[in-house]
Amino acid sequence: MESSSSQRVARIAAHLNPPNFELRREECRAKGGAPGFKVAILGAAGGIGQSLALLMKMNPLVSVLHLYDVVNSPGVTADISHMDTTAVVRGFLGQPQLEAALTGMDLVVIPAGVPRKPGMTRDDLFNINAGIVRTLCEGVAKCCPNAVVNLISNPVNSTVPIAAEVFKKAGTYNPKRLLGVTTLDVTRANTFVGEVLGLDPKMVDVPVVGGHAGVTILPLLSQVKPPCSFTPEETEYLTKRIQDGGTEVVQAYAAAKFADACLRGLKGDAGVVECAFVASEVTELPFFASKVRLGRAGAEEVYQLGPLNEYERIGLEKAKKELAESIQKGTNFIKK
Ligand SMILES: NC(=O)c1ccc[n+]([C@@H]2O[C@H](COP(=O)([O-])OP(=O)(O)OC[C@H]3O[C@@H](n4cnc5c(N)ncnc54)[C@H](O)[C@@H]3O)[C@@H](O)[C@H]2O)c1
Ligand SMILES: O=C(O)C[C@H](O)C(=O)O
Repeated sequence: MESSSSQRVARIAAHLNPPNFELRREECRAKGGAPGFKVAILGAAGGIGQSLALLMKMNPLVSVLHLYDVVNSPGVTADISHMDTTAVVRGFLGQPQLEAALTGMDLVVIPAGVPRKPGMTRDDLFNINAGIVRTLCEGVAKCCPNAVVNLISNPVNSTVPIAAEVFKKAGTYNPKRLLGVTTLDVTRANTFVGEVLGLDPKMVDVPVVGGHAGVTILPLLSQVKPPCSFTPEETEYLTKRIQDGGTEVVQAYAAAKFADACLRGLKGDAGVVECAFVASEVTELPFFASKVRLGRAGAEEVYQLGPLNEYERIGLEKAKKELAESIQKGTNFIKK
């Protein structure tokens, strides 16, 4: 029995006090309560970072969410932390707090860096974003070398090779745990193909292979599920629209979808398959986007492309030419 209303208020206040709340959560975890995964977002105060933080806070597989940025992360952290879902949110501001942000993380999602302005290609971002990705990946190598890394910062075709070289230098490189995020190409492809076919995009599965820029984005329309066929005009329209989708709109939903797939893989769920830009032997290039099976080790299996039609074979040659240069540019940035 409560002896007075003030005691009752004090008891409720103690429960709502954030440090106590966190303590109870840690105790719960120690007692074997649902542990979840620890996820860091680097660049969490940006356009992608903020929406991604919101979506990850809603993900029941996440128990701890670290939000790091060089600006504004305290405000974003306060905002996200008031959501009534279970993940504990902590904010980190600026380089001196990078190591604390990364220590103990299972998954590190990186949307840090500058975005395109109208008229720019993703490669135009290289000069600024290459250095940002290098610094952040040096932190990952030092503080959470076993984490799965989802690299979103553009140009993905070069930032993934940069990250690989940083990890090689540090002696921590595990190709299964470094994935460039190309999910947005797939969600766009499913949506646009769904429109043409008059189907719910959720029912549509379009493999998109190659890379994440212009002609390196290669939708395999001959392999769409459910099986269907397109006229040459439809093929041309859909391919171009999927390749140019980034000039129409940029969104975090796809990044959250991919991060969720990685967490389901880490948890041990079977049959988690997504397209991603990974170390690959599917072509002669060292990195290539194709369907991968995500598991406890990260990208556990990289699938072959399957049969391509003539249009796709020509597209593949164009994609490989540009991709080879972008990969080399990223590799040289660290090796030189
Ligand atoms: N792969 C994809 O599908 C995909 C999708 C969308 C955006 N992107 C890319 O993601 C990046 C971010 O896009 P945005 O629209 O969120 O840009 P934005 O400018 O809104 O946000 C970028 C954030 O990164 C932060 N940042 C800059 N330097 C940093 C550093 N050294 N450490 C940590 N944080 C740092 C900025 O402070 C900012 O908050 C761009 O490069 C963009 O091209 C990729
Ligand atoms: O296109 C961009 O610049 C951002 C992102 O890569 C996208 O595909 O939307």
